[in-house]
Amino acid sequence: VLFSVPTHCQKKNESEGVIFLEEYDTRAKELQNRAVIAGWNYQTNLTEENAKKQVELNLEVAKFAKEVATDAAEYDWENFSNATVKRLFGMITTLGTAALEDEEKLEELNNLLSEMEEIYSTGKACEYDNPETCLDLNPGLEDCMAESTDYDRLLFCWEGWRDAAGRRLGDLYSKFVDLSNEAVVADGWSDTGEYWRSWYETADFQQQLENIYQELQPLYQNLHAYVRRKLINTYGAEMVNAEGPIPAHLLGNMWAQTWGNIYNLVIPFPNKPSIDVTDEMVRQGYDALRMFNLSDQFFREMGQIPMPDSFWDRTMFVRPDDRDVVCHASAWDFYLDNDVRIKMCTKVNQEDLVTVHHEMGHIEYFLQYAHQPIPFREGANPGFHEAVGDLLALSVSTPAHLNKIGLLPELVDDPEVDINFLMQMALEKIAFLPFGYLIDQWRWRVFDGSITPDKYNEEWWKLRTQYQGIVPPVPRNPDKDFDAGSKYHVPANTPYIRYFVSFVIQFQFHEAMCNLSGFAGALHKCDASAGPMKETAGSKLAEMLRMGKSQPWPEAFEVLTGRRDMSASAILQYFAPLIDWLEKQNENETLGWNNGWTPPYDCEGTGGFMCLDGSRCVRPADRCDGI
Ligand SMILES: CC(=O)N[C@@H](CC(=O)O)C(=O)NC[C@H](CC1(C(=O)N[C@@H](Cc2ccc(O)cc2)C(=O)O)CCCC1)C(=O)O
Ligand SMILES: [Zn+2]
Repeated sequence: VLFSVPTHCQKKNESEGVIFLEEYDTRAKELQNRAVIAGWNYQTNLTEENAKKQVELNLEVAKFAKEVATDAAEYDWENFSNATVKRLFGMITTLGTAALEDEEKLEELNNLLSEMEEIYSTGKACEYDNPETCLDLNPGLEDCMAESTDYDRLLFCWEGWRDAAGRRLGDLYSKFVDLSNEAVVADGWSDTGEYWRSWYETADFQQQLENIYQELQPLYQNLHAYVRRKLINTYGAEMVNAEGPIPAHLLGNMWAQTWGNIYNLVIPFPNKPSIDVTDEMVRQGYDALRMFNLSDQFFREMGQIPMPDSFWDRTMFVRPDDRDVVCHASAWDFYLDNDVRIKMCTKVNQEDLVTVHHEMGHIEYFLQYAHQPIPFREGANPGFHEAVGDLLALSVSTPAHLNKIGLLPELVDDPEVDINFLMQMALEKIAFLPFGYLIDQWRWRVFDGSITPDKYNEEWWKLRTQYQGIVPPVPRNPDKDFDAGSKYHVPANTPYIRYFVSFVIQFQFHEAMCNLSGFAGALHKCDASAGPMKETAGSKLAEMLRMGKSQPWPEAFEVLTGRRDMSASAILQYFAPLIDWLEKQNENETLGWNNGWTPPYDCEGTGGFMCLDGSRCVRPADRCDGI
């Protein structure tokens, strides 16, 4: 029998490749649409049935991705001449976690994700003296952290949430880590963290981040020292140490990630007219819809695309009272028919007004790049996607703009009001920087194996103290506590460094928009919509957003800013007046927190009880194991 000489597998050529991509795009759009619908249905109605359907669709997407990657390998795409066609082939042959061959393991991976999402979204903390009365994270526990100034009440909410969510997620999370790593290794990555960092297409990405963080650290230390002094005035010197880390539950937020809610405790010039608009919003009878309309109005004014009619019909504006939902705000791209939606349990306050702009920023990006092929319908890098809404909110948040839209009755041009305003902005933007930086420092090391499950919590708190200068108000139980799991993005597996990148580049975008709009004045006073050439600024922004991920992010960055690199210069310029003021305020303060101080701790006072051998205070939820 003659040998059947294998026909030399002639790789397919570029013009065939273009046809392949067109067919891919049509199929991918339709499948993505069905998968996003399943995700939306689950998150807006957390039932077992919807969880199953979402997992099914995710598996179908992974299967399709594998098929496409196999077919794409028949094309000689690395040698194609057209850069866009090559870029598209490179993207569709990158599988990430979809590379996991074993169907059962891929199903387990997806089941773990929906189970962690459900545990996080339904966690409750119940009163020590009345276990029937329980608080959800949103609104109950978040409001507690935002409004209470009672040390022990804050401690109940802080620890209750970690008992309810974090503690129940530790084992699931470590299983998830192993499966996620096994999957991406099949795609040629060393671990999940390396795959996530590849989206930035920046060789020295981690070094660039560290350099920027070092530039910003002095400003954070000054803010920390100033706030610590004010918290000593509120809680006393034995509860807050003048040279130590701050107890983590006193910063007005469940994760101490932004400190805007303690503005009233730290306000530099209390006798000046208020710049906080929450009361005025409530007084004027604002509701969620009006907040969304305000944001849509501003995007139009800045020359962006109005929200489509379907957005108003399909968005979830407030928490429904008849079913369990994921309250954590999010923006959704359905990839077909301009179907874009926000899901948010909106509260009427200034913080949520900023969040509405943040979410609508995602929607704008979805709309601007909707004409791109599917793989390009992403942010130029994930930080861009997070920056769009915050960028416009920087203009909206100025006292001048809030006055213009009737939310700030009194507008005075007074350097002390300026400092009050910059303090309010620093409590959001500067306080956030170490938090935004540390989450994925921890997670990248969990993924690369240098933090093992038995060290999850110990390493978490080492980073929280090292970067944020905070310390847990009660001793952590190394075997049971998993405090990283109490932060949405960890069980939801949403990468986080994108927010640190966003908080840096949004100020570079703001500086560019202000210059392009012809606004004359200091950066922190700039409302780009007040600039005589606001259309120029708006169209440059739109031009950048329309590019999506069609080119490496420096190309898009350059369109708006004229630069090709991230830089702390803009955020430092924005806060310059506050930096000088803080340095004067802190003349007699110790900057930093490395004296090893830990908060005193009255076990019984916090509803716990000591074990018989006096070993440690335990919650009613725990038992004195075997003692
Ligand atoms: C389908 C889907 O998931 N879509 C993605 C978007 C996409 O990928 O297309 C999405 O909507 N993700 C949700 C997430 C929600 C928020 C968040 O989690 N913020 C961070 C960090 C932060 C903190 C302060 C701040 O001012 C800005 C950001 C936190 O709160 O820790 C909640 C409040 C604001 C944004 C988001 O919008 O980024
Ligand atoms: Zn976002």
